Amino acid sequence: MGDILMPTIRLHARMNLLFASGPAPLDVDFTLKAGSLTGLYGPSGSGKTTLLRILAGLTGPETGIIQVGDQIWLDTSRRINVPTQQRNVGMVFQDAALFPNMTVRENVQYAAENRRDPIVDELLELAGLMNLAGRKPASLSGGQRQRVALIRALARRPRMLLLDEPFSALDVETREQLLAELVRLHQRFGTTTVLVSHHQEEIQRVADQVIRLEQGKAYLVEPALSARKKDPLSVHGVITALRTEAGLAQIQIQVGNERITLEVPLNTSEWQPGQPVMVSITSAAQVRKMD
Ligand SMILES: Nc1ncnc2c1ncn2[C@@H]1O[C@H](COP(=O)(O)OP(=O)(O)OP(=O)(O)O)[C@@H](O)[C@H]1O
Repeated sequence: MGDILMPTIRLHARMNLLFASGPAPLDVDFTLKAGSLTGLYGPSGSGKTTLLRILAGLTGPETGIIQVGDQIWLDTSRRINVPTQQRNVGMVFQDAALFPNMTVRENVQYAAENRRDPIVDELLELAGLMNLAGRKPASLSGGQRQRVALIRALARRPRMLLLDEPFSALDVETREQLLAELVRLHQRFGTTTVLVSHHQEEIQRVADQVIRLEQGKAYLVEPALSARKKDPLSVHGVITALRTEAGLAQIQIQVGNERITLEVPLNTSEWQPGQPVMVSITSAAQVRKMD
């Protein structure tokens, strides 16, 4: 498929909101790097959904600028407000909202620019949905429905992908699988993505950039990946699998959006999957990337 060059997105917005504690402005100013995955977390009612709605053009702030590459989507001082349909933004919410009368394939085709676009097959394949392509949404599990929603959002090759707690209604295991799939899809298409989640740890693991929103104010948080940038020999990670082979423990860890297997002399009984770790890579460790 033809890849499109992702633009850097700059957002500055100010909007008066009625928070649980009273009126206060949502006041944010940040940049989404081209092709990055930005994680957004914060307490309930801190303005996360409102922020996504502003980016999508579904809510208009009192003042603001949204610049996407060389396009201006919003500039309140010049009365520019590009409508949602023309922004080409992919969105996924907690509830997949698929077309119930269409099959999985038809749902994805409907979103693509044309039915025969090869991206449809590629996405169905990548998300492991080829064998469910002829099924209707009602016969799918919650996780499968969210997978369809995710690839449907990508089928139009959006300039930006906005994910509002897309996996929060799923059980932990399914959520982990879908997060890994999201990372894979993000690596394949490089769509500039914002992922909202209540799970800070999840966000830290997969995002290139992390923003914490509190009562309408955005704070840039050091993502796990930045540890690697500062010191290439030490990385934060989370153990995702453990096994012992030929006297060496194999630890699979998730670092940023990469899964890495380390072979280290280690007593595996002291460690558990899900455990956050700091790994210092010395000459004794072999490191290889997983597919
Ligand atoms: N158009 C609006 N005008 C005034 N206040 C609003 C408007 N839209 C939302 N709010 C208020 O702004 C606050 C933030 O809402 P928002 O839905 O963005 O939070 P959130 O962080 O996504 O919450 P949650 O995690 O519970 O989904 C809430 O108190 C909400 O009532």
